[in-house]
Amino acid sequence: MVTVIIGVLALQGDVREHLVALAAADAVAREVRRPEELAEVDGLVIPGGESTTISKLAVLFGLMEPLRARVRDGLPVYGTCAGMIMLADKILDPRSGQETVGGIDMIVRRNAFGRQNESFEAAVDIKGVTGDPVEGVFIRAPWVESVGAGTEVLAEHDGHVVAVRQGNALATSFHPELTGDHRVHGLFADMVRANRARRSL
Ligand SMILES: NC(=O)CC[C@H](N)C(=O)O
Repeated sequence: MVTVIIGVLALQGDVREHLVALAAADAVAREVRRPEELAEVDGLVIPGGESTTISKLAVLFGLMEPLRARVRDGLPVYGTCAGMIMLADKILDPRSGQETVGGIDMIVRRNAFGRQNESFEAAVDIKGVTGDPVEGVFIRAPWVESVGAGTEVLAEHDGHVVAVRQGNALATSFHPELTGDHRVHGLFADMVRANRARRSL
């Protein structure tokens, strides 16, 4: 198997849980806080946490533009919850000063499930993940309000889109890193490995 380095954007949020899940998916996992560290990874996870804080810290650390450039250039990325919000081309209700990296043609509504139910778990069937449904942990989770033509819907919960993929960018409203089931991280690590293999042809 090709060895790939997958970074976790380590500004705020559940970084450690993603590092563990990525290692379980046979990737070399590293924290990313600086542009030089971003330059070295084959893929990147943007964790769950608080998207406004992650956005502001990314600007402060000089990472926002390098992140946009690498994602535009096809870097495989996976965002969970706040990370999904960071990957949205558009947020329905941004806080002031909240920017996104973008990369997925979708409109995301922040805290969408939160108003109904702060936090819950539900079984989610994800396209591309074989076997039993994944245990979806939703914590003040966003949902995807609408997607563009190039964005594939991978999962829905309660009639709302909760997992999507566009090219090398993957996003889920929920947190597979909190469950001990590493299949979604496995799917992402496979995307990173496939991209590496393509690039070295
Ligand atoms: N668990 C999460 O990542 C919550 C996301 C948070 N509600 C936000 O808007 O950023």
